[in-house]
Amino acid sequence: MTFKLLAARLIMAVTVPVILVTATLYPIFQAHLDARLDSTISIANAKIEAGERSLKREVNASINHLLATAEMPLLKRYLSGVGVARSPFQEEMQQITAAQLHTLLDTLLPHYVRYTQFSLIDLDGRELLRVGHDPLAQAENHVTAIFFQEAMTLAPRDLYISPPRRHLPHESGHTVGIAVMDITTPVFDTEGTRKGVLRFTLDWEYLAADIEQNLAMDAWGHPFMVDSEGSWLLTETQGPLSFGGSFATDSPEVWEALQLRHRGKTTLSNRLVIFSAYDTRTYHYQSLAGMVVSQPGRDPWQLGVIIEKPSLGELLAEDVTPLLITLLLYVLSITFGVFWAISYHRQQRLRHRTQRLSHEAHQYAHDVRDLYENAPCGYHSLDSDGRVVKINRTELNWLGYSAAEVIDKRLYRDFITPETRDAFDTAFQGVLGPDQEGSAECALLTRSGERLPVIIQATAYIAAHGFVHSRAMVFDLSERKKMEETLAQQAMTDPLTGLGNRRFLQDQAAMEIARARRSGAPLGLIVIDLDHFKRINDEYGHDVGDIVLQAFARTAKEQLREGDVLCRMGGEEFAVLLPDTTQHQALQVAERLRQALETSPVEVDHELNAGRKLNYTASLGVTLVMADEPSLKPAIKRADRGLYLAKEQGRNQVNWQNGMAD
Ligand SMILES: Nc1nc2c(ncn2[C@@H]2O[C@H](COP(=O)(O)OP(=O)(O)OP(=O)(O)O)[C@@H](O)[C@H]2O)c(=O)[nH]1
Repeated sequence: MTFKLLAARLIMAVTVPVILVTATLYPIFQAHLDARLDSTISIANAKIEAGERSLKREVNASINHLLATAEMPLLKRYLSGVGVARSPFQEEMQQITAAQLHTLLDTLLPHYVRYTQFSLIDLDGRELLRVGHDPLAQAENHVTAIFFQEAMTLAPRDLYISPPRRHLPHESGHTVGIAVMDITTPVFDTEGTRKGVLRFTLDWEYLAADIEQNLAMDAWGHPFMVDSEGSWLLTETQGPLSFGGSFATDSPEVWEALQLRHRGKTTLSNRLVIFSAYDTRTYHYQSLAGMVVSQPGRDPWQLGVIIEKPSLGELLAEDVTPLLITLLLYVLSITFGVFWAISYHRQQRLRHRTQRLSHEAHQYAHDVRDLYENAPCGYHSLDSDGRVVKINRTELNWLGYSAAEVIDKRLYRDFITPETRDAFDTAFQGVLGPDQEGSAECALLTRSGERLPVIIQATAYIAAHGFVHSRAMVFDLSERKKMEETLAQQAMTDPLTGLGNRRFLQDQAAMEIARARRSGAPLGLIVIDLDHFKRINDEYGHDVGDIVLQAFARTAKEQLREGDVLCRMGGEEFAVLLPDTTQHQALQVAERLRQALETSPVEVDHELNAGRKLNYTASLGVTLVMADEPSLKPAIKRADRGLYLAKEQGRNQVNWQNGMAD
């Protein structure tokens, strides 16, 4: 359980800092990435613009050359001789002019790398003149060519620009075909008569080289240039497309994006396409050109670059410092988290342990309090005045008071019965004195008026400044007293008959004698002895003898008053104390007893006595206890003498003995 908790906290300690650090750093890196992207876009736009400018500049210069050439008097003079009947002289002059023109153009060509060919075409599409890198090429008829047909409809200074095209290798065996584009303008003779078309063929790869160089942005930039039909216009050799290939098929998603706008940028998953339209027809050239036309459906071109969006990895790879700082932050935050988790876990364990100990301490305190409050003995503490400052529930229950009624309100000695109060006071003085302890056996007076015998054992609680209070244990003695009483009772009772024994008789006699002395009332005494009891034992057995003795006790009690004291003196001899009884009355009681015994045979289960009861009798000596006699002894002596005489005289009779006679 504890390990699981620690593991959960550790996971949290790692996860939370990682989330926090990531949440903090992510916007920073994102902003950094956005800035990098913005700067990349700016650079790309600048490069696209530079590419456009470069292309425009080159084409522009070529147009100016074309128009200037078309305006050359030498050319016009040459054209004036074309298509007209000439004299031999004029023919010679025409050939000289043609040679001069050819020489001029031939001289011009090597100075401008971008040109591959100059050609002058007559109204029938035949080449009048051609200067170029492929001098062996045979003259062509261009009457069906678009550039020828378009140029033939143009006014002076208007011009036609063809889309770049692959210049096919000539049959002569030149196998290298290069990409070229044509710019053409109509030409007129000195009279202003249309005489044909002047065409400059430009090396497209030379024109586009700048674009490729400008847009190849390190490793992540991929330049492109396509016409409005999706034809690839670049001559790169590394890419999947060669000049004239279908970009629309090769990169359909980029092509689709290019269809929507002429300028701007589009995001394709992790790539960014930045592009701009280039329209040869609508550019305002710094030239004297009039209208510019081109092949229908091929303009505008799209010039742009595809770049990989910068990634966080690239960014961090460029500069490891942020990466190191980030890692440091993660390590620090995770370390802090783990440290927190472990210390928190320890704290929790400590807290649980403290709570458990506190709980145990509370439980212990509760147990101690419970033991104090509900102990089988009373506990109390008294201040030096004897006032109750503390008392347990057991003792309060004995007394019948509540704590509120007793504590700080009552003196403990008020709960002690007056008879035992001295003993308590003495013991309490002992606690306050040098012995610092005391004990007393006293009785508590309860609220309901009952007396509760107790023994109080107390000691003093002494602090540095002296006596604080007493500490007393109070034991209930009522059970013990009852037990003592029972034992005392048993000590004075004859177990066979349940009558008091000789000791009991002496105790009772002392009281009755004292009372008789106080009251002056006569006190009678009868001593009874069963007749021939030995014979009963002998004949019927000891058990029957016991039964007879018990029957005697019952019969005798029936004949006596409540205050009379019947005791067994021993063996088959009994005595009766008769308080407040005169001689006459005593003799009457004795006689009544004798008769009752004589007429109360005992039912015994014995073979000798089958179906019959056992008769028995007793002899009785009677006397009065004299007022001046200190004990019962003399009276018993007299009664015994009377008994002896009764036996002597035949038994089953009463004999009176007068005390005065002694
Ligand atoms: N069964 C029984 N017999 C007892 C008990 N105590 C004394 N005895 C008997 O009582 C008899 C007393 O006999 P004796 O003193 O000779 O007197 P007696 O036989 O009564 O003769 P008299 O007194 O002269 O009439 C003895 O045999 C005792 O053993 C007792 O608790 N139970």
